[in-house]
Amino acid sequence: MAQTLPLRLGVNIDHVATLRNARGGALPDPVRAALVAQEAGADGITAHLREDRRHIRDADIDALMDALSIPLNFEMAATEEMQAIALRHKPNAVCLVPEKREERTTEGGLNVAQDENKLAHFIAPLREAGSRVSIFIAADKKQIDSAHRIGAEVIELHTGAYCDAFAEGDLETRDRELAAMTEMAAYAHHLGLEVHAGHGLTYEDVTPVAQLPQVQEVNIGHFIIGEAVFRGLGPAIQDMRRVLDLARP
Ligand SMILES: CC(=O)[C@@H](O)[C@H](O)COP(=O)(O)O
Ligand SMILES: NCC(=O)COP(=O)(O)O
Repeated sequence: MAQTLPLRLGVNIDHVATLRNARGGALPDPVRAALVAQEAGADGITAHLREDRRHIRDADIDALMDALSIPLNFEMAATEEMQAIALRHKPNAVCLVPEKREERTTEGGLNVAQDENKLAHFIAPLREAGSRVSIFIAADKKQIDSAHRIGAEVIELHTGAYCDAFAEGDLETRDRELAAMTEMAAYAHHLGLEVHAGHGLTYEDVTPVAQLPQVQEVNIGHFIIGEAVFRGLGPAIQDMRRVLDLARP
């Protein structure tokens, strides 16, 4: 039986910034949200500086780096502009994410296989600067092999299709997506990659993902920020922690 590893909870605060930006001005402050998350027991904070700055902005990253005592997982596209920002800040982790300007949210995993050489050169300075490089990726063997070859240390499995199928009651797709993640989490771990998972996870659908023994971190944002509207951010995070602990005692 596979050894079960500890499971960290990373809280993504992007959508506090979405709310702020809907109105302009400074409120609600994503850095305050990150500090509440830290206080509530989050093991890390995730923030995605999109190229179009639709939620997190450059100044948020500056302030998060100053304010946090838990690690920052800096999600970004593989562009020169973002690389320069990451090299200036040297966050604990840099997670490379595909971006389409017109998409509503991150639609799929990064196509590492298509750009292996370019990405290998892209991540080398980030690793030299001390950031752990993670690739946001589909549960696909070809992509995982490429992530391994370019020298990434971590993969984050995109759970979005699984979560959508779960919400829609499409059991066939849900089970197929979960089976692919189960197999690919074991495969990536066997290659020596650390395995994370995230996108669209909720209290209802997180348990089977948290029970994958190789998954060491889940990153959850949109749902937690939505729950916080009703119950407060600290309690919403503490409840997610309880669900994870029940799934993975
Ligand atoms: C990479 C990922 O899944 C999330 O961080 C997501 O990018 C959150 O922001 P969006 O909702 O803008 O996609
Ligand atoms: N990388 C996934 C993430 O950070 C959180 O995604 P979501 O829970 O906001 O969909």
